Amino acid sequence: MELQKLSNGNHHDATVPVEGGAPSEEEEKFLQHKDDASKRPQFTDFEGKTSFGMSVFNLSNAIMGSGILGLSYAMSNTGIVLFLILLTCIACLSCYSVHLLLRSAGVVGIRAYEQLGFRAFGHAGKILAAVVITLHNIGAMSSYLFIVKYELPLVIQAFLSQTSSSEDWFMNGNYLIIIVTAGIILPLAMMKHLGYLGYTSGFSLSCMVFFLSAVIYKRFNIACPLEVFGNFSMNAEIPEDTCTAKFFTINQETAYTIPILAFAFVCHPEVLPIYTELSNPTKRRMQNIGNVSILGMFTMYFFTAIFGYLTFYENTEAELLHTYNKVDPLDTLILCVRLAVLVAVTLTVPVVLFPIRRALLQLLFPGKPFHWLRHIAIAVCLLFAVNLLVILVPNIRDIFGITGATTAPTLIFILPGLFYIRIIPTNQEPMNSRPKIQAACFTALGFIFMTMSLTFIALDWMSGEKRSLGGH
Ligand SMILES: NC(=O)C[C@H](N)C(=O)O
Repeated sequence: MELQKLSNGNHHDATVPVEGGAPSEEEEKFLQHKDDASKRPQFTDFEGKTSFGMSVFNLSNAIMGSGILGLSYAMSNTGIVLFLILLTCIACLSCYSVHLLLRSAGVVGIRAYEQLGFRAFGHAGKILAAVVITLHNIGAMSSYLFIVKYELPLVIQAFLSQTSSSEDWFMNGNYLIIIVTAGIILPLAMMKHLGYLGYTSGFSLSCMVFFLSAVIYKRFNIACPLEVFGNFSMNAEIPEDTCTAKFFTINQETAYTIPILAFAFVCHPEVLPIYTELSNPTKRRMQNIGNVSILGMFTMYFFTAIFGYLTFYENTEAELLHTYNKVDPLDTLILCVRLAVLVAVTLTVPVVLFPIRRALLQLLFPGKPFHWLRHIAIAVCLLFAVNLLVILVPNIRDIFGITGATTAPTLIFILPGLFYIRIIPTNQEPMNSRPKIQAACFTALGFIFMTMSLTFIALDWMSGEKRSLGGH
């Protein structure tokens, strides 16, 4: 009944049902402004002050994460042209998905992924959205802390000019992630608004630009075939095409390309929180923020992938940093690059934490006003749980493989498409209208990607060759 009214109702209708019966304060304010809303979508759920530029930094930082490290590997399994086609497709689909979310949020009047879930499918929809966001973002946060756990001791070791690890506490990844969490991540996660993280996001992005510059520089500096550091080097039986770039190739690992790319472009849980804090918020402005960020990251992803691939060709590993490590673990530039990547992913953790906290607040304390204790306690619990996960589970990468193959397509394709179909009133856009049919195809594409990825992972596992999913 409630859903019926929602999907058929007009969004200017003051009887639009709200969660829990009575309208919450923020929804009441929105309804009072329904006359303005007839002119253009007007949000009063929160009055944001974050500028366009800061929002671009935050969204770009949310997009850019460990996913970037798996792209050269993806390119080595598809060839340059197929990779570029797939990268372009996923980037465009990602922009379209942002459009679907923004349109739906404009109708609902509250810029929260979970609220869209509620409007579309009632409580089940809200819980589904919150659970998927929580699982995905915990996966992303863990993958970032995994990088810290395994890379930071190696960086410290190299700065101390040691070639083997020692028993010292500062070489122990577990202690190091606790220190980094308590000293850097937690204070940032305690910020009241995501907008305040714009500066650290800008810094994180500049670290990634440095990473890209080094990848480009190294392309002209490392000879192929690789002179592997340490006890053995490539012998004379190097296959002829080891150092030739492929434009188009398909092999068993090509199947991992879509999950790797989909994961690399996920930023959708962060889109609505960033929209909420945007000053002068209009759909167009926020869509532009999405487009600029996705285009910027598309460019960075492409250049990182191609220069990484053109350095190592067939030898590119699932994690680009490891491949550099094989050449010369003590190279100062590569050391600085690894440090820069560490800083970048560390500064991304708080940005990715915000949507989980929002999802949990919506689930556990709906309609409650902001409270510092809740705000901080949730951040502490989340970081504690993620630290525990990263410390206790030795091989978490396969778990990420599954979550990456399921939650990433769900967040980008399936949920935005379904929400759009259910939320946009049928008297504005009938079910057989072009936008709704497009949204339905988009959802179907998400299911196809998910099934494909899971099938290939299952086949891979059954054949006994466990492989990790690139950036996860
Ligand atoms: N924000 C995320 O969920 C993942 C991010 N796109 C990454 O590449 O790491």
